[in-house]
Amino acid sequence: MFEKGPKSKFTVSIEGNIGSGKSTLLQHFAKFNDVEVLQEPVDKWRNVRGYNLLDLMYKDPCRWAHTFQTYVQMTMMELHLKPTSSPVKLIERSLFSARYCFVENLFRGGKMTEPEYNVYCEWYNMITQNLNVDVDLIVYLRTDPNKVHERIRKRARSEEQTIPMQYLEDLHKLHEDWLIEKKHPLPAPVLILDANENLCSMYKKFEEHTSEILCQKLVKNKL
Ligand SMILES: Cc1cc2cn([C@H]3C[C@H](O)[C@@H](CO)O3)c(=O)nc2[nH]1
Repeated sequence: MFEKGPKSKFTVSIEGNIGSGKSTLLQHFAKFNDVEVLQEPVDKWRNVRGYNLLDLMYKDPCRWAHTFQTYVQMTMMELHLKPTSSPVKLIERSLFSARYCFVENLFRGGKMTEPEYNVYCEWYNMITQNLNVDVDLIVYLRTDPNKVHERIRKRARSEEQTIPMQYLEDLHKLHEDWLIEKKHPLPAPVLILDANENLCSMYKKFEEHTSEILCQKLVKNKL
């Protein structure tokens, strides 16, 4: 159907539960000049021609989850496909965590009907089979649900204040099923970081792993 475009640059997706420290990790990498950092387009999700889809989804998930996730899928596709002059591209989450963590959670939780889930999955299959949305490394910020619950309180993003603990536990389990148990297709090798620690010790860990993450690029380019 489509010609898959040229091979993408070394692409890393940062995965983890809500409040797992992804934005902190991405800010750390933003200071390197040969890395392009693409954060989750949350501001787009909060204003789609005047509608805050994120808020609608949390307020009435049965009515809005499919609408929201369909738009998320389009905006994540844009991140994957965005050309870059940098040798390394870091994206916050991915089409893959959208499908195997968030949408799976909403469907299993009865917030998305089966026809909605099927239509979403048809789109997902068409996009991933026909377009060059590959990633080369997944960095999993592994956290304990209690820890992220506490951070979400502190961060105080308005739409998230009503997220129940059960939702975070379910999302955690789906990240573990995908990235640790490998129950769903894994598009790349996974680097697991324990992200329960406080920020300054996490920075040190990021420093250690930065060379590992960036030198993966060399490995890939040599191949
Ligand atoms: C790919 C993807 C990201 C993503 C984020 N979210 C929510 C979780 C957070 O409250 C907020 C920002 O990550 O959006 C979601 O419901 N579905 C998603 N799918």
